[in-house]
Amino acid sequence: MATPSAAAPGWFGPAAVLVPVKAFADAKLRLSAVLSPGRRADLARRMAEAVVRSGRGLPVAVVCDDREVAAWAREQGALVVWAPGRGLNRAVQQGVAHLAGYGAELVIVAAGDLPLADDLRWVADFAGTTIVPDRRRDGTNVLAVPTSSRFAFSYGPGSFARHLAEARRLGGPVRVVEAPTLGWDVDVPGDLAGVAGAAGMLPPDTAG
Ligand SMILES: Nc1nc2c(ncn2[C@@H]2O[C@H](COP(=O)(O)OP(=O)(O)OP(=O)(O)O)[C@@H](O)[C@H]2O)c(=O)[nH]1
Ligand SMILES: C[C@H](OP(=O)(O)O)C(=O)O
Repeated sequence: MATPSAAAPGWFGPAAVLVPVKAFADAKLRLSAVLSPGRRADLARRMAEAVVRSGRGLPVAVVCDDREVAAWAREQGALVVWAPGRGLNRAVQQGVAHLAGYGAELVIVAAGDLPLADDLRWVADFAGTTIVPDRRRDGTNVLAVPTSSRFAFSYGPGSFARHLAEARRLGGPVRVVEAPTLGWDVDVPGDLAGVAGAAGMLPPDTAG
């Protein structure tokens, strides 16, 4: 078990959720053709709220490099890990190290763009690596890693295959779980169909 290197909040436990969230105004640029900047930022924030909510019952941290996101995360009751200008992989690596310092033995990394995200607690019931790929089995929507494993994150197109290979290389139990809810991320306009199933996620007059 990791030795806490900083004062952990009293409610901290052996498993924690980490949600990487970039500045809302810079998020989901691939939706720019169908959403105005304001609506795109609003959608990014609402999806991230759904993901933070899905972690309830576990400690939840948001790793970010934007003051607005940090303030929003605190409002949601999440811890903030500040990882300035480092890109997604290094931000996640830093977030996991930070939570390990608090004593977390398992960190559940959940992307912030999962509008249908539901209860994540089941992920913590497995002492090994859990991967929930996106529904195309291309990207990685949820990735739970034991903090002792020093997992090398490799987000980006095709990350599911790389993360599975990394988990196998490190050894230990590995499971891949395909979940219709957690498997639905929103990257391109066609993915907005999944948002329709999430109440209040987009205003009714929004194109797409
Ligand atoms: N902290 C942090 N989070 C990031 C960074 N890049 C992406 N994220 C978050 O990681 C999750 C998955 O990111 P993507 O699916 O690539 O989403 P995106 O970058 O908003 O999408 P595009 O702008 O369309 O490329 C989302 O919750 C993002 O907010 C980063 O550099 N730092
Ligand atoms: C970050 C990336 O997300 P995508 O943009 O492929 O959904 C991934 O899942 O590795």
